[in-house]
Amino acid sequence: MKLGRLNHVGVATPDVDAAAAVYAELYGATERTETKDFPHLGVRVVFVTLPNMQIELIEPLGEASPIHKYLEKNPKGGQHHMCFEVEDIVKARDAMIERGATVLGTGEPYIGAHGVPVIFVHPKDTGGVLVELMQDPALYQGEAGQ
Ligand SMILES: CC[C@H](C(=O)O)C(=O)SCCNC(=O)CCNC(=O)[C@H](O)C(C)(C)COP(=O)(O)OP(=O)(O)OC[C@H]1O[C@@H](n2cnc3c(N)ncnc32)[C@H](O)[C@@H]1OP(=O)(O)O
Ligand SMILES: [Co+2]
Repeated sequence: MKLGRLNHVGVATPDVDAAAAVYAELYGATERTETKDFPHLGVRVVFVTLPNMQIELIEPLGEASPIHKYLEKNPKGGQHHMCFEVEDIVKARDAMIERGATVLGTGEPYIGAHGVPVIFVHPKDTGGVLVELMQDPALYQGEAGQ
């Protein structure tokens, strides 16, 4: 398993629409998605689309959200994770475990905001960076994950 394309950088924020306005007004990054809630993941998301990747702005939905805990420590928000595409998410998960990394949650890939399966690798394994691995959408057959 090796990393593919950088898909997005996750940025935690208390308000996704206010954060999207900053990227538009300060940096001219005006192309964005509608605000969308993912209650089962505990997040509200806006994607700001750039030529080579996206910025995933993430706001907590509820106190059980991983973003809620992050904002308790970093109230103004901050860079939260990097997400890389992989050719096969199940093989990538197995490789992470084989290589001694901690795959978060149940370890089973689940459907993320792009409609393809994802896993997360604990930040302690990557020098303090939370890493999301995402099934390459172009190669997704629809049978992995939940
Ligand atoms: C809509 C889905 C979307 C997508 O792209 O499809 C998303 O990306 S949603 C993103 C939100 N979801 C997740 O983050 C899921 C995975 N995250 C987790 O399981 C937890 O947040 C976890 C395990 C990273 C942290 O949870 P924990 O309860 O252990 O929190 P602590 O505050 O106790 O942290 C322990 C330890 O880790 C450091 N930490 C926490 N978050 C991060 C981070 N984002 N980046 C780097 N480091 C992080 C924290 O500072 C603690 O360090 P320590 O040295 O032990 O004090
Ligand atoms: Co993400």
